[in-house]
Amino acid sequence: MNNTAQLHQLNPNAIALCALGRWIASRHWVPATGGNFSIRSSEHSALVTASGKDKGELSPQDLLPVSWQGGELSCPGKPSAETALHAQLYQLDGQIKAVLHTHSAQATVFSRLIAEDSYLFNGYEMQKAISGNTSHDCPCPLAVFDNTQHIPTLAAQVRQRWQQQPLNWGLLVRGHGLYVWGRSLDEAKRHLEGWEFLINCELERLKLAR
Ligand SMILES: CSCCC(=O)C(=O)COP(=O)(O)O
Ligand SMILES: [Zn+2]
Repeated sequence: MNNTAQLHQLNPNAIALCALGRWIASRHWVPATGGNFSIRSSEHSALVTASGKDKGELSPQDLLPVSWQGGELSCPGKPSAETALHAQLYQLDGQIKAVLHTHSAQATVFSRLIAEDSYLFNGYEMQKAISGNTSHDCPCPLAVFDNTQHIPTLAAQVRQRWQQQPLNWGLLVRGHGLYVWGRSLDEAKRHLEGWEFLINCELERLKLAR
């Protein structure tokens, strides 16, 4: 192992993200190599999961350094196919420290039931798990975007929507999955668990209300 790889092995952020990947996989939210994660390393760079890896079996070498200075993405290896969306989120808010993308069955199914470009959760105490949402009584919006195989297009749509109103710590890609972010890895994890819980509840409610 060379010096850079050794340093990487000891990076506490990389170790923490790999451990979080195991926890996320234990919830069945990243089946069949789906999903990707990143953690910011500087204003213009992040460690991003390598493409095609089982996100429940990551080791620190599977986190690749990606930088986006000058608008161009650069990375020595093959980072996630969805890296451009991670980089876009980091550029939209300098406070974002971590981005998590999952493919849970419930988020994927729920996203296909929503024709609108946003869904308003209301009445759930768990809305308070999403930062800035202080009551079950205030609508808690989750943005929904159409899926595309061209991630720079999706990233541009997210940027456009964000410029009208910053998104609420998460977004759904229709038929694809959930993205969440946070100002720390712990906050991103809380947002992930919170949004997955809210989606699960609403999916059950919609089923029972039919
Ligand atoms: C089998 S998952 C299809 C690709 C995808 O949506 C995903 O999240 C994983 O892609 P990556 O390149 O990050 O492994
Ligand atoms: Zn995906």
